[in-house]
Amino acid sequence: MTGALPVATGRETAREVWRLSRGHRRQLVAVGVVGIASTAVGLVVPAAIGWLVDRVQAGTADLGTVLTLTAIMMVSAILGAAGTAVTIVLATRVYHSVLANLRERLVERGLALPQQLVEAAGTGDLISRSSDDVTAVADAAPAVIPVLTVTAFTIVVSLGGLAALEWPYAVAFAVVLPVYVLALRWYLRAGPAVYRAERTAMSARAQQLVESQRGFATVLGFGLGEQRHRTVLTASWAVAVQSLRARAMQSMLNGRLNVAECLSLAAVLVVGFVLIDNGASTVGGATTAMLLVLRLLGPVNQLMFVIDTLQSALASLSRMIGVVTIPTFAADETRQAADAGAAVRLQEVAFRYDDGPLVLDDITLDIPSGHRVAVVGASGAGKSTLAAVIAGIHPPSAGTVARPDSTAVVTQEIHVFAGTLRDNLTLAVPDASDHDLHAALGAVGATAILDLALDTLVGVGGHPLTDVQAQQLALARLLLADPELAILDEATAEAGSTHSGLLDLASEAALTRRTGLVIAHRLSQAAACDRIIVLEHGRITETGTHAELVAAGGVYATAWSAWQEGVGGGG
Ligand SMILES: Nc1ncnc2c1ncn2[C@@H]1O[C@H](COP(=O)(O)OP(=O)(O)OP(=O)(O)O)[C@@H](O)[C@H]1O
Repeated sequence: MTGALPVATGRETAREVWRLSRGHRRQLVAVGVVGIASTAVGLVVPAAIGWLVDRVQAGTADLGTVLTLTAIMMVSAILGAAGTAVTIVLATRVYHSVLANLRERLVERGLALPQQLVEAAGTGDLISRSSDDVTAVADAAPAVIPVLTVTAFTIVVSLGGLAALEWPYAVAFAVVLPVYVLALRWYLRAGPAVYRAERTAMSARAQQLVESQRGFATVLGFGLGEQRHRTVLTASWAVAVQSLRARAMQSMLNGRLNVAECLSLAAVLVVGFVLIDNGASTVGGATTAMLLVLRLLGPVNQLMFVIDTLQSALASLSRMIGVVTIPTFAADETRQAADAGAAVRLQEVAFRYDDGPLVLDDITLDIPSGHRVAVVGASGAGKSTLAAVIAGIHPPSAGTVARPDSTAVVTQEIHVFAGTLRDNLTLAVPDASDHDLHAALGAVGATAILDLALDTLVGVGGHPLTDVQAQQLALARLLLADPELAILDEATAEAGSTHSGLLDLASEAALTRRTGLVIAHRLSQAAACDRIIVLEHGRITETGTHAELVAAGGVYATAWSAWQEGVGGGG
């Protein structure tokens, strides 16, 4: 793992969230209108109590007044609560829609990221961003949304109410506000780093777990269980330490909040005393002011507490947006030659993994539309890398690559997804009929799979498929996707074996009527192609038809006679 995926800055995060909420502006206006109205209705209660205090003091309050006020307060409380509930529901809907949009874009972008970038960061990083981080942002909703919406509106409306009552009350509270602001600033300055460290530790733990699981066979084979256990333990301990640091910060915030709360109540009490003493306010007025401040303290304190969750959610959000805003491969796009239709054109292509040596060097290759080219070469010659560069999985380090828009690849690592056979096939074409699925399986000669019902569960825990069947399934999927260019970099099958024959038939079906690039692990595949190129140490050293290369007596001719001996021996 050499470099983590990028994390968006605050400005980038805000810009992206604003962009993602573009379709929800009307709902946002509704949140504002209903929020302000319901908070304003809530002002009736402190005003009514203050008015009642003055009537009681003046001795003019009777039972009728008290009952009327009580009824008014009850109605306003009910209206206020209903309005707040509607505000929260509306805001929550917007939040989740925006999050769903973001998640879709994250998956879309994550799947299209250059493989090198993901490998350099470690797959755990991407997995953690699309799982832990999405969960953190989604889980924050019930805590954050009610408080954020209520607090924002309560602060604005209550400060307005205090000012309308007697401006010194508003000033008294405003004077103490900096104490809250200072507490918040301290927290915001120290918090993100602590939460980021917590999330990074979680990513590292996820990475260690993924690696241990992926390399399960190696871990068992080399007796590395104890060592992996220790590595995961260390990573988990780092998460525990970072989580403790985050919780300690929260406790320190509590202390600062208590001081601010005490100061704001004292300030309004003192101002109330002075105003009453000078005849500028009544006891009822001071009561209303105290109630308004008390009403403010709750949401402000809650805001401070959810800032904890908010910080954590923001840290996760910036990590998600960091992936979403990774530029699409501009370099790759600029290197793309003009649209090649269904043809493939490589011009002086070079490729290296990270800072490693050149794996492909000066590759110029033309595959006309509908033609089939085989790539052969020794292990490590760069065949799979060339396939990946042509497929657009790796952008070239130099040169240009032009390929058809619709390109499908079957690689050596075939994954059978946990689900039904139908799920595995319709991945490529969601609306394919059962008839289409059967036809595709029939075309690749997957008779054993055809014997199974399409609802048969396969993949982890399902009906086991042999390697050959998994390969046939992948080729049937390619047939259904019907791409203009098919790139086959399949696993090797023993020369001359039944498997080899079956796979040759399946590949043949998959390549019919389209442009094809075959990484020919079986030379029987190469012989059936229009042209063959031989790759040695990342460079093309021979090119021609099968007959031409056999006649030339070079590397291909030697390999071909060895293969034929293998077929003879094996068959
Ligand atoms: N992800 C990677 N990171 C770094 N180096 C790599 C990576 N994948 C392949 N290589 C190196 O690139 C070179 C070419 O590998 P590649 O897999 O393309 O060869 P190949 O001809 O397909 O071999 P094989 O027939 O064994 O699959 C090798 O030296 C290999 O070690």
